[in-house]
Amino acid sequence: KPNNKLLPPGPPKLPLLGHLHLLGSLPHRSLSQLSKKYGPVMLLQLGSVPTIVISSAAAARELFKFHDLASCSRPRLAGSGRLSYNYLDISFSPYGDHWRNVRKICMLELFTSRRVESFREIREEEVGRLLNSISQSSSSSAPIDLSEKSYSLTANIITRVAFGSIFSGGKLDDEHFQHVMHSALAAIGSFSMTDFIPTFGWIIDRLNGVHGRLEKSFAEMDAFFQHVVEDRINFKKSSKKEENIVDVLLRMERESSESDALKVTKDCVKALIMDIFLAGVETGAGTIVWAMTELVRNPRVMKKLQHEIRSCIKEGSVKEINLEKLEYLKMVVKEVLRLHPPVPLLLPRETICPFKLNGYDIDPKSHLHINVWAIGRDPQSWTDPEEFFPERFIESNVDYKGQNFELIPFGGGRRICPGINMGTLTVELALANLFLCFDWKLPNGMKEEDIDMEEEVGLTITKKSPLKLIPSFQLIFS
Ligand code: HEM
Repeated sequence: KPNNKLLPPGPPKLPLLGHLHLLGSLPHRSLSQLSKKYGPVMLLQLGSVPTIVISSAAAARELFKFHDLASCSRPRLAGSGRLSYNYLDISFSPYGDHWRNVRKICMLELFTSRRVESFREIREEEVGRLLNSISQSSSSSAPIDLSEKSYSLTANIITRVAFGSIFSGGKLDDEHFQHVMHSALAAIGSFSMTDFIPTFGWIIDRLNGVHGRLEKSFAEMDAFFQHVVEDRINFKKSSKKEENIVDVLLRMERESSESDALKVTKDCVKALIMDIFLAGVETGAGTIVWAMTELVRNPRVMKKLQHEIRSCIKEGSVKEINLEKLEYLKMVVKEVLRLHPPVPLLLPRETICPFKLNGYDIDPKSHLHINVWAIGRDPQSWTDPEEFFPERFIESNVDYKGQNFELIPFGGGRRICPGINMGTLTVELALANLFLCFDWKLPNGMKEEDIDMEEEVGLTITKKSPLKLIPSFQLIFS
């Protein structure tokens, strides 16, 4: 009986809006503040949608260990529906046969260690191109826009992995593509009114331009993906070359028949490409930028990291095979992902059936967010949580693979990010080389404490103002 239910606590709400007005422009921060008052399992009413917010490692642990299946669907939202060709992808597809099949096939075809290893050369070459472009500009001693450089790096890697080529000659140029993808992520990351106030929310979204921006981004990305898919179909593949992701997806399309559990269509292929771009580019680039930002703010850590890299690596550049040796680098990356998880609330989940969490009743059809940003800064889990201190991971087994619930920047359970290895290899390789080959300093007398740490939020949190640093050349590399 409803009366016997013990619902999670939450703040007082307004008619119609519920708690929507409390989200503010940086929801991970507002929700973290609210959880200090209302606890690690809160119930908010976002317009018409009951929304659970989890903000502690213990509650996340209970959810992933005991209620993963009951909470692993995704809500149907206007933005994610559009960008996923009506939920034909992995990320936004609700729990069910389609998601299970498409995820299973992609895990076998795209995310195995063999496949990730097969793209090693691409990652190494692209990091090499980044170093060359920095060394060319470093002679002028003008600051380098590392936000832009990191973005080009991850976009080029994902583009080559997916399509076998880089942007040049494509329909969208580099900068414009970045803009289109960023606005797509911003559109799906914002709490759009259409989803929460069914009666008139869509009018607000039309008036404030959310709807128009989403439609424009979708149309441009769709046209681009259509172009590359057609290109690949017409392309006579040389047998020696490793298949790229589009080849694999098109092979899946050719091999699947109507009777298969998963019928792969052209829209499904495009939805999966969209996923890989939206999931793989900004997350990696953002992590590199936050890492560089924290390192210039913490010269002690930067020096120690450089010392490790320069004493372990005797060649002109770091290769992936060398990364294993760089233990401090791995701690630095963990610390960056703790303080700056690129997807601060993970992707929204939707509950499938009722269950109890932390003693409270959770209803089916509730949206559920796990605030990994708050969990990463929770003093219950971390000593001096606001301090950037990679040494906290010495002699600790805590890792981000989804088993240590105080550090879950890639999520956990059935929906855990399948791109963990691809993402972390790119970040580690880029950082190792950036610090092997260059020393970095702030422009014209700027001090560490002057660095602007302001965040911009979409589906990912990125550094709002670009990070500009001056490199000085350390090593000659080929
Ligand atoms: C530093 C890099 C990355 C971070 C921090 C990251 C983080 C995440 C997070 C937090 C989720 C949601 C998990 C959840 O809801 O529980 C996710 C899902 C996903 N990620 Fe990543 N990701 C990264 C890189 C990548 C890359 C490189 C790819 C692909 C090439 C990728 C593909 C995906 C996909 C397909 C999903 C959806 C999984 C599902 O819903 O079943 N990610 N990622």
